[in-house]
Amino acid sequence: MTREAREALLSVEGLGIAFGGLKAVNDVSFTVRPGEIVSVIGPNGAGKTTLFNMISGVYLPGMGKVKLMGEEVTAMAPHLLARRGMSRTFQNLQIFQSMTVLENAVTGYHLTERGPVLADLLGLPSSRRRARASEEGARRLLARVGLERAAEREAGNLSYGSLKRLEIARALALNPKILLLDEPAAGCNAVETEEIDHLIAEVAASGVAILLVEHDMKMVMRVSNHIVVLDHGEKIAEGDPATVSRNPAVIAAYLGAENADG
Ligand SMILES: Nc1ncnc2c1ncn2[C@@H]1O[C@H](COP(=O)(O)OP(=O)(O)OP(=O)(O)O)[C@@H](O)[C@H]1O
Repeated sequence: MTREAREALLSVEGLGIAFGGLKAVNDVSFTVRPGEIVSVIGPNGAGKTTLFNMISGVYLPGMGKVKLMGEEVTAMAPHLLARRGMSRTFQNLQIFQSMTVLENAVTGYHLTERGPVLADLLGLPSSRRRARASEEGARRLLARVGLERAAEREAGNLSYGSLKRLEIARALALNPKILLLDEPAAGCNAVETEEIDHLIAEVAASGVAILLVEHDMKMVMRVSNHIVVLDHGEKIAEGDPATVSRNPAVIAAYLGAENADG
C-alpha cells in the first residue's frame, strides 16, 4: 500500500513563523502515517527545530495548521498534546541528574495528570495504587530500552547514549501515537547511535509513528521511511531516502551550506 493510501496521523499544513523579518519556516506541509519514521533534515539554520517547536506547541505558528488524527491541535499546550497522543524529547536532555533512572522514568507517567494532589498528600490507597502502577510501567519501559539493570542508579552516572534512551523511555510512558525526537543521536558514539537506531525501529514497529530531526545523515538514511528536506525555512524536497539523496536541489543545499561554512 502506498503511503498516501494510509490515513495521516499528523498533518502539517502550510506551517510558518517569522522572527523579526526572518522567515525561519515558510509554508511547510507534510504528513506522518502510523508506524512510519519520517525525518526532517536540512543544513544548519534551515528551520528544523523551529518547525518541531511549532508542531509540539512550544511556538505559536504565524501561519498554517497542525492536525492530529484529523483534529486541529495548532498551538495546543504540550501537556494537552501529550494527552492526545503526541510526546517529544528535547535536543538538550531533560533528565533529572540526581534522581535514579527509575524515578526519572516514573516522572513520565505524571506529565499529563491533573494531579489528585490531596490524595497523594494524604497517602490515600488510590494514590498508593497509582504510584505502584507507575513504577511497574516504568520498569517495563526501562526493560524495553535496555536499562532495566540500571534502574536504581543515579541518572547523572549514565553514559550519554543511556541517557538518550532514558529520555525516549520517559516519552513512551504516555503511550503516544506519535513520538517527536529532536536529535536523539547528538553527542552519541557509533555504538550508542546504533542502539538508538534499533530502539527507534522497534518503537515504530510497535505502531508508533516517529518524527525525527537528526544531523547524523547515515542514521537518517538507515532508519527513515520518508524524509522532508528544509533549506532556508522552505521545504525543497520530500520522498524516500534513495530519492531524496539523489535530488539535485538537496545536494546543492548541502554543498552550498558546506561552502558557506568553509
Ligand atoms: N527564537 C528565535 N529568535 C530569532 N531567530 C530564531 C529563533 N529560533 C531560531 N531562529 C532563527 O531561525 C532560523 C532557523 O533556526 P532553527 O534553529 O530552527 O534551524 P535548525 O535547522 O534547527 O538548525 P540547526 O541544524 O543548527 O539546529 C535560523 O536562522 C535561526 O537563527
